[in-house]
Amino acid sequence: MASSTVDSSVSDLFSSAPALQSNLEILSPDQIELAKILLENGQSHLFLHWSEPGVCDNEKLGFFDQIARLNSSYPGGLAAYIKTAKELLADSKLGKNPYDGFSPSVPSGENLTFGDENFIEMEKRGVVEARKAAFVLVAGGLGERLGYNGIKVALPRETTTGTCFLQHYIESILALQEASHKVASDGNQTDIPFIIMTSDDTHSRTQDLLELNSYFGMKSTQVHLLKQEKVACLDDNDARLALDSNNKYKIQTKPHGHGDVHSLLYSSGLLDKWLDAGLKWVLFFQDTNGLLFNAIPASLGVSATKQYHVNSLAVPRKAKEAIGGITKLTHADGRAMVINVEYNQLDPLLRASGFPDGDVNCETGYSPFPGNINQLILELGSYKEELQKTGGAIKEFVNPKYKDSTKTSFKSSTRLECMMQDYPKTLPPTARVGFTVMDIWLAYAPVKNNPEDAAKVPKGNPYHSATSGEMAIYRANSRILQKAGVKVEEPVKQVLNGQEVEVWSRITWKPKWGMIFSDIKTKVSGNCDISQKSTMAITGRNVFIDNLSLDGALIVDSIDDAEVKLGGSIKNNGWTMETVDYKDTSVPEEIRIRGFRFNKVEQLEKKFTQPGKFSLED
Ligand SMILES: O=c1ccn([C@@H]2O[C@H](COP(=O)(O)OP(=O)(O)O[C@H]3OC[C@@H](O)[C@H](O)[C@H]3O)[C@@H](O)[C@H]2O)c(=O)[nH]1
Ligand SMILES: [Mg+2]
Repeated sequence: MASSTVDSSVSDLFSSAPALQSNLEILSPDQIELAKILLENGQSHLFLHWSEPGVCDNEKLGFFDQIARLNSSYPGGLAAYIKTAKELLADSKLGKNPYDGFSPSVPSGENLTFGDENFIEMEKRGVVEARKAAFVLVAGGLGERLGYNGIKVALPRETTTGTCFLQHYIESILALQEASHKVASDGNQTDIPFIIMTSDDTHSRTQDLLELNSYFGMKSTQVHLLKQEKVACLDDNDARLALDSNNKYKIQTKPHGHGDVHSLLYSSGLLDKWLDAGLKWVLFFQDTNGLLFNAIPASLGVSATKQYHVNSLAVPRKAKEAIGGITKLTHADGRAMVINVEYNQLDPLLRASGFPDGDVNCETGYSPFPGNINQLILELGSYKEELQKTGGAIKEFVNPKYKDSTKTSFKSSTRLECMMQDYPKTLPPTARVGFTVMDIWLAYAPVKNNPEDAAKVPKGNPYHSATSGEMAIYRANSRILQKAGVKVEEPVKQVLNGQEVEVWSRITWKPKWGMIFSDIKTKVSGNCDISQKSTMAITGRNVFIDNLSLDGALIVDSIDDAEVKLGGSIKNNGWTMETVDYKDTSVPEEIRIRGFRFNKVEQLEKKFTQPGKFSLED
């Protein structure tokens, strides 16, 4: 009896899609189950164009392969995806404010000032904690705003040494690992795990970059790639899945956002392994912030001292800058949370809740809301506990572009998205959620905008371009050395690719030379000065700047067992900067997007390959 009821309802179901019904014989039982899920969730249109059995059968099987992937890679499967999509699309059509009932206010957090006593303390504490950390880089994004043809982590962080972002990140993690073991009391040598979330757009190129470069010195077993899947696109408010216009046996897909990192980590089983190994912190970061590791040790120190479950790193934010605002949201019913409000939502939220001017600067010249740089430090135990409840699912949103004010059809298909910084939204009120604000010059210089768009950024707002990203490295290093007592000459202003930037001395060093300020200070002594037109690249570890006067280019490499003193007066014609136009396709893309290249006229280049004590005269 029971089975015949099921059978008749199943055949009712399939009779709503006759073209599918006539093809059932070519499908496996699993595929028929998937077909049922689709039909039960209003997707019969997917089969309208199906041909009779025997025609395009491989394409039909391919269709179900894709459906199986879409179903298994989403928490709760396609049924859950479609259900949530219908709800969010209905809310969006009604113009429902996702922050309804909440009023925004400016939260208070930790403020760190580079180089003061507290900062130095926090950095030291952070180094101690680092051996209990795992790092997670989200690098599945295409970087559409930048428009670069390669993967973003392969771009040079700066072109003095040409070190790419990924190499710099790995060398920073290794330097932290080493520094942390040095201060560890138990003598345990653990490797800091490094996870990279990729997508179909970035996976193989990320893997190739690592393999071609022997993982930039990291053990290959220390690195894990987790690939995120795209999600199905939606054609209308009924959440009908969108077919590819070139292939009616294929669903259109788009990225689901960096929020996928949580469900991927959860299902990878890594969290349990890390807990067993005694780890305590998970640090998330994005693909192109060349200054990030200046901020890591101190903010990890803050997390440990304040026992934060969640610590978001922030910098002062300019109104309308494309970075989210950290906001305190208090609900009429008394609930409150401190959370990122994404840059496209902050202005409407403020206008709707008693701030008629919306997203504007206050008397400080900055938005009163700190800017989220999307570097999150999560405490592993509470993180794991939370993910056990949610499966790693993150609150999603939908952002359809409607054809007209009736909001009945879309200009192009849309999809659900999620962001990693929305993780705290499901946390209980007892969770310790905080944030740490640092100077922009020290902590944040992403490369997100192409030259043309960067040149159009409102005056005074950061460009977030390849040009500003590289200039920020020189500025930060120059300022750090200034703080350590070196007279680094003030910068000159220059317009590159239509953007006015400060050009400081081109100073770079490897992370192992100096990870935290107290280390850097031990590397600098006497009266030192560096002129604005100078270049200094230090790739060795035990290199000491002592009574050095530099006006030109100085490049120093050394093995760890060589102790090298950089002193005396060094003057040469140095490396000059030549402007390059971003439209000049005779120049490689990674250079022309910066608007300049170096002409290596003259330099003092020294390599120390033997153990011992040396100076520049050796
Ligand atoms: O599907 C995706 C999308 C993006 N990403 C990664 O997520 C990171 C951030 O992506 P984007 O650069 O597009 O992010 P956005 O610039 O739009 O905003 C992000 O950074 C700035 C913060 O202030 C914002 O709050 C944050 O959402 C990148 O590392 C990107 O590779 C994924 O890994 N998968
Ligand atoms: Mg984006």
